[in-house]
Amino acid sequence: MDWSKMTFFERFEADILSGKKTITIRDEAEKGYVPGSVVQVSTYEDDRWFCELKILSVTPIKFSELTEFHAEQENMTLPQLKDVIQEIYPGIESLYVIQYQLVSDH
Ligand SMILES: CC(=O)Nc1ccn([C@@H]2O[C@H](CO)[C@@H](O)[C@H]2O)c(=O)n1
Repeated sequence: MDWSKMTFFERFEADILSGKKTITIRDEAEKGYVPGSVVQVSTYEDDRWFCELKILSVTPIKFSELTEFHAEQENMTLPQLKDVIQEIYPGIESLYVIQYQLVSDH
């Protein structure tokens, strides 16, 4: 795993660049991002670079503990966020909230 790179589904690019989406929620496989480090961000679909993000924190969270506050930071409602996560990580209870800040974009 290259911890200086992160991918997002293309449909979230605009929300990340506008600062409306300030966290991502990932599974065990992505818990190794280092707070304080800067990662190169590209689209999952075609590996197109679109910005740099500074990792602020990586915090364990159970799927069942997700709240409106997490949803707000994803620019979604809580039911929408739960649907998205169930789609990407079906049946996974142990997740990680990765908080980030936009450093630079194109
Ligand atoms: C492409 C890839 O490798 N994996 C993921 C995994 C998650 N996410 C987004 O994080 C939030 C909560 O999971 C939601 O906004 C998700 O859509 C993403 O964009 N890409």
